[in-house]
Amino acid sequence: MGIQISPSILSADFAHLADEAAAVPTADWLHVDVMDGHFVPNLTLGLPIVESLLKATSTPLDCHLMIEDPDRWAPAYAEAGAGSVTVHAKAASAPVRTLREIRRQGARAGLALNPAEPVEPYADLVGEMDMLLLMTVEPGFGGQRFLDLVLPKIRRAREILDSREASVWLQVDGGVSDETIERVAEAGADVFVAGSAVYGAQDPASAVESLREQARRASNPTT
Ligand SMILES: O=C(CO)[C@@H](O)[C@H](O)COP(=O)(O)O
Repeated sequence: MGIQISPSILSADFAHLADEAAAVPTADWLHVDVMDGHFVPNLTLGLPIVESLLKATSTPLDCHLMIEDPDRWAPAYAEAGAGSVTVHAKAASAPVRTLREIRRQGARAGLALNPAEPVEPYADLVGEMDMLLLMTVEPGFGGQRFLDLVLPKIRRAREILDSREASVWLQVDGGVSDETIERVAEAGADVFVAGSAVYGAQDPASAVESLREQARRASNPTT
């Protein structure tokens, strides 16, 4: 699939979400941060807004659930039509069942790990997921500084996925920008969430293309 860019609407203008989606026509995904004020100390949006967004854009939605009890709620996002639904390993009490249910409802299933959570305990779950999301900030807010300490884990995750020949995308989320994307791509990530670097730019569409180009060059330095 190659490099993919998923602009996070957390940094967009929530009063004009349809326009904000239209502002990034070449994005591969729109990253939708669902936060419940419990799993993370911030409250954003839920299923009704996702349903409205699905009607307003043809860009597939990459829903990142930062909520308690994702086992209960995740399948509904998949059923509504999200292209990808990601749950946090720490929040899910039955991650295998939930990932299977997301797939059964027709979406790609993602598992997310916070910066301090190791990847090794989840190595045997790679067959159950379509995407592994490694947070490169503590979840909850946009505009935070990228945590370099996650880079070795990104490399480790890439090794695990490659050694198992798993066609699982490796997504990174938090602090991805022109300054950081090259080293994240070199470490082996292939799906990049970027909020402030896209929606804080004068021209969000160009920002998407600039990030994509830098990641492409860094992941394939001979081209
Ligand atoms: O999930 C989150 C934050 O919890 C992210 O999706 C942020 O929205 C990314 O924003 P930037 O760090 O790129 O500004």
